[in-house]
Amino acid sequence: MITAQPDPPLHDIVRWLLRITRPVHPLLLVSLLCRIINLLLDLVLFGLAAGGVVHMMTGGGNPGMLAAALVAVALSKAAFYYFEQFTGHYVAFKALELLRTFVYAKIWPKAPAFVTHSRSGDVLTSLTRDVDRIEVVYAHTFAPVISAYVVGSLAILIAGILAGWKLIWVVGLCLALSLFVVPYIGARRSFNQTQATLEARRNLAHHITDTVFGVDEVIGYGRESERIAEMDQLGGEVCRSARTPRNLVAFRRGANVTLSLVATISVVWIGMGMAESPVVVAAVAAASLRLFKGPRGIEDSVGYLDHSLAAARRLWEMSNAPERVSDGPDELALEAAPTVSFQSVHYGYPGADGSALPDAIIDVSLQVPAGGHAILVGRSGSGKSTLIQLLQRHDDPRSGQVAIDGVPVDRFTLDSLRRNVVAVSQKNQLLATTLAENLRLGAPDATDDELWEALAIVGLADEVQAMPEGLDTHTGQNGSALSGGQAQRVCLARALLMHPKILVLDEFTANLNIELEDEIRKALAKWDSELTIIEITHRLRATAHADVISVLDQGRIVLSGGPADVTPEAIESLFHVRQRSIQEHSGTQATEGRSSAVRCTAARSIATGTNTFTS
Ligand SMILES: Nc1ncnc2c1ncn2[C@@H]1O[C@H](COP(=O)(O)OP(=O)(O)OP(=O)(O)O)[C@@H](O)[C@H]1O
Repeated sequence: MITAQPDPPLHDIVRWLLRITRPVHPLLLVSLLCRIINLLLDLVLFGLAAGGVVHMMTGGGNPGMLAAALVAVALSKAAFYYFEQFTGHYVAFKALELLRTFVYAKIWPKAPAFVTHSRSGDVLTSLTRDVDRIEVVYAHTFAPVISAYVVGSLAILIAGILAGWKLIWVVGLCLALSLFVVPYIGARRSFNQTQATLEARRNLAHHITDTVFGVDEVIGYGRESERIAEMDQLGGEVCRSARTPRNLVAFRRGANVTLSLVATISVVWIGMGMAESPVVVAAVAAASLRLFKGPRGIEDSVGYLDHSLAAARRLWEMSNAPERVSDGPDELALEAAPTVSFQSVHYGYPGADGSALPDAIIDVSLQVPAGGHAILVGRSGSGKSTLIQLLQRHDDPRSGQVAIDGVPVDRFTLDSLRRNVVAVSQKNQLLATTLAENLRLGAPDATDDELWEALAIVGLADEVQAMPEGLDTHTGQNGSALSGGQAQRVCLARALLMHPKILVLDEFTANLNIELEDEIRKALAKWDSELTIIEITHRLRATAHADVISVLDQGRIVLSGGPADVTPEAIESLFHVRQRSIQEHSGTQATEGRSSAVRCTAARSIATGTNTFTS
């Protein structure tokens, strides 16, 4: 059984991040060095300006020399600032690329199961916002924090040596408090609250994503006010949980400003008491005011860091979520239509905590002959789509085997398997681009003639020809510029262009009228004899076209056979009997034997020797 790894401690997550972004570290150091020089020049500039002005006011100095010195320092500072910003942003964007590529690469093999079992808002948020938050560490945290400590220590050391420790001891003390105490006040509380804020934001993002995707339903069922009220409530939770970290940020900012003022005033006070030269006092006072820019950078970064570490943990969880399926050793290369078989398959979906839910597929055995057309029918929730997902290896069965030409599907690489087993369902998405580009999604090299051929098979060629822009017609957001039936047929044509050897049709006729459905079936039958088709349908008349029909109920195959035996009437009568038996069962325990006998009799009367019936 696949189990999730336990969450590692924070330092392991940081080490994991550093490994991913290692290529940008040398440039990050260059950026840091430029920032340190820039900040030191900043202190020199302010000290020089204040000292120089006081020097001139007291009758000394040369204004021209002072101006030249200030311009030289300012230009050097600007140059280092430019290099710091350039390298810093390059590092940040490169880190963004590395992180996104890494996380996508980790998630890719887990799709589509991972996306199906996650909330869409989660995946979107983690892939975009969480990665952005980590990028902020590279852009706005690392260099400001390190440089604040380095520049602060260097400045105090140099000022102590040059101006005397007596003059700057209070500055040193205030700076030490600013660097080593203030940023860490309430840090743990702030970190925990930030995690709660991110969780609340995640719920909000999930709610908004659901509302946007389900906007028709929300409006159709008149649920706008409820959805807005729920969104307000979730927004309120975000605000409430974000309050503590914000208050702490405000407190730290206030503490730093106070400390910087105390430090500056102390220089003037002590300097005057010591009868120190006004030039030195002015220079040191101005420089010490600027010195507190560093701690302010740390204070901002601590806020970012909370978000970044919480985001890093979520990305770690996403990247390290267990892979439900992995590549097999062989490429699936089919020359002709294959057989497809399910042998005693049992399957249960994973629950939210990783444990298996009750079985959705129970002891299913089914043989689809090479080039055959199998039809799966059954009530909603009976397990039809789940069987198809096992064939495409969204997940593996708990027991039993799914095989193509007798070879278990887990022997094949996922790419080759999914290239050969192509599904068309009601849920297929059209991209917001032209018809031609949508059609070429799986077959980028298909010629226009091939596109028209596929469109003809699905009965769409005439309609597209009548469109003013033909193949260049824009399909709109998720096919909104097409009718439901047209969109469905574009999806079918797109699948045909991939020349699959196994075609899965999941309710592909749901939006089509009966005449059109018949035409497409005929064209499809003529199109490629080297094709095995598995179709899910609720339209029982479709069974007339099939080689094998299997009826599913509550995860089991309850009836299977050819069209002569498994007729629409037989299926309806079977469901009628089963429905009655369920009602009888819930009415009295004593009738159970009789109802199951009735079910078996009814089923056997319509089943041939090859049929299976599991009660
Ligand atoms: N991602 C999932 N997680 C948990 N349970 C699921 C998931 N998808 C389907 N199920 C459950 O598995 C069972 C079979 O679902 P499945 O989608 O295969 O039915 P179906 O016959 O294809 O239904 P329909 O005709 O409505 O598409 C149902 O009980 C359903 O609730």
